[in-house]
Amino acid sequence: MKFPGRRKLKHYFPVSQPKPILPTSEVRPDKDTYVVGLDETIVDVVANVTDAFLIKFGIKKGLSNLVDADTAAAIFVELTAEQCISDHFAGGTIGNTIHNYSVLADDKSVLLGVMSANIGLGSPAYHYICHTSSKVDMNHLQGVAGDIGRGITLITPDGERTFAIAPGDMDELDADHIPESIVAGAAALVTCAYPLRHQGKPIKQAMIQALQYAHQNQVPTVLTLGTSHLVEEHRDELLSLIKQYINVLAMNELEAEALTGLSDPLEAASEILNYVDIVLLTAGPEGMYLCGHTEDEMKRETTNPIKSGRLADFNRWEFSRPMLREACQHPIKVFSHIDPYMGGPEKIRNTNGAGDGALSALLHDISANHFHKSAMPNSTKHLAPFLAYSSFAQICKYANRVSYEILAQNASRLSRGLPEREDSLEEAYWEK
Ligand SMILES: Nc1ncnc2c1ncn2[C@@H]1O[C@H](COP(=O)(O)OP(=O)(O)OP(=O)(O)O)[C@@H](O)[C@H]1O
Ligand SMILES: Nc1nc2c(ncn2[C@@H]2O[C@H](CO)[C@@H](O)[C@H]2O)c(=O)[nH]1
Repeated sequence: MKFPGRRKLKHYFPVSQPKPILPTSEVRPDKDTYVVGLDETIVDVVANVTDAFLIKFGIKKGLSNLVDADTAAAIFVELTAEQCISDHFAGGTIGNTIHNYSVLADDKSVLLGVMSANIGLGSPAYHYICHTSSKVDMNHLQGVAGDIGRGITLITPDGERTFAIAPGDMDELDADHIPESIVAGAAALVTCAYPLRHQGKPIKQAMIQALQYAHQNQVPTVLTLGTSHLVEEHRDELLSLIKQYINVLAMNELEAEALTGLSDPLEAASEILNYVDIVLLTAGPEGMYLCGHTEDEMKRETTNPIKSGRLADFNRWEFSRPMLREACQHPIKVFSHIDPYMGGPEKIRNTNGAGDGALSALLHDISANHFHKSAMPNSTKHLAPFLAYSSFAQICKYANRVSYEILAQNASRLSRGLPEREDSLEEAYWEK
C-alpha cells in the first residue's frame, strides 16, 4: 500500500514494513487490504465522428446511450467503412475506478462482473484484459458464452464524448457469483447505478446482493451515478437504494441536479448529505466538491482562504476528517471545494474517465485508513472511527490531481501512478 497523495510534513505511515509472506495475485480477505468493484464489463471502442453521425443514429450527445444489437451493428459497419475507430480501451466506470485504485495504491482490488469464457485474439474481452492492471484480481468473474459489453465512445470535433453501449452479455452477472467472504473483507465496495437500467437482467439483483453483504459486514459502500438521464429515469428507485445502502455517493453536477432538482452544486451536495455520509461532486472546469460529516468536537478549521457560495463560509471545517454520520454524537456537515489543478492541462486530450479518476483517489484514502487502522490500531489517528485517512481538503487535492492526469492523457485509465516529484513545484518544496 502506497501513501495516498503527497505531504509536506513527515508522517508515520508504515510504508516500509516488509510483508511477512510472499505476495499472491489472488486476494486473501484476512490478510490483504483491497477494494471490491462490481461493474458491467465494458470495452471502450473509441471513434471520431461528426455531430451528424450522432443525429443519424438518434444518440444523445454527452450521455451514455443504450443501443440494441441491430443499431450497434449498423454503427460498427459505418465506423469500419469510414475507418474512424482509433482505439480499444478497457472501460466501465467501476472497472476504470478500481484499475486506477490499484495503480495509485500499488495494491489489490477485486473485479466482480462477467468475462467471455473463451477469449479470442482481438475480441472485446481480449482488449479488456490487456488494458487492466495485474493487481485487479479477476478470479471471481463469472464466465459467459458471449461478448462483454462494448462502449462505442464517439468523439465529436468539440472533444465531447458520447457513449453508445452495446450490452452483449455484460448484464448476465448473477447473485451466485458474489462471494460474501470477499466483500466482507474489503476496505470498501464500489459500484454504479447503470445496472438499474437493465431491469429484467440478473446484474441488478447481483448488485443488491453485494450491497447487502457489505452492509451486513460494515464495509463502506460507494455508488457512482453514471449518467444524468439514467438518474432522471430511475430517480425514485435510486433514492431508495441510496438511503438503504450507500455511504459514499459520487456524481457530476448534472447527475446531482437530476437527483435533487438543485442546479447549485453546494445546495445539491447539502441535500444529498441528508441520505449519505460523503458526497463527491465533480463539476468539470468548475473543479470538484467533497462534502461529508464529522463529529462537532473533532472538527478542524481550514487555513486556506474561506469561500462562500450559496452556503456562506462553506469550507471552514475542511481540515476535518470524514466520519459516518451515525458514528457522530453531534454530526456537522463539512464542505470542501477545489479548482482544477493548475487550471486544467494546457491541452485536454480526453475528459473520459476524469470523474472515475477522482473517485479512485477517494477510495485510496479510505483503504489507506483501513490499512493504517489494522496496522496501528492504537494510533491517535483512530481516536474516533474516521472513514478516511486524510482531511476533506487533502482528499480534494489528491482527487483533483488524479483527474488532471487523466485529462492530460489519451486513455480513460491511468497507465502509471502519479509522478514522484511534480515538475510544477519548485525544488524547495521537496526539501521541506
Ligand atoms: N475542462 C476542464 N478544465 C479543467 N479541469 C477539468 C475540466 N474537465 C474536468 N476537469 C477536472 O476533472 C474533474 C472531473 O471531471 P468531470 O466533472 O468532467 O467528471 P465526469 O463528468 O464524472 O467524468 P467521467 O464520467 O468521464 O468520468 C473535475 O472535477 C476537474 O478537476
Ligand atoms: N458500467 C457501465 N459503464 C459505462 C456505461 N456507459 C459508459 N460507461 C463507462 O463510463 C466510463 C467513463 O466514466 C467509460 O470508460 C465507459 O466505459 C454503462 O452503461 N455501464
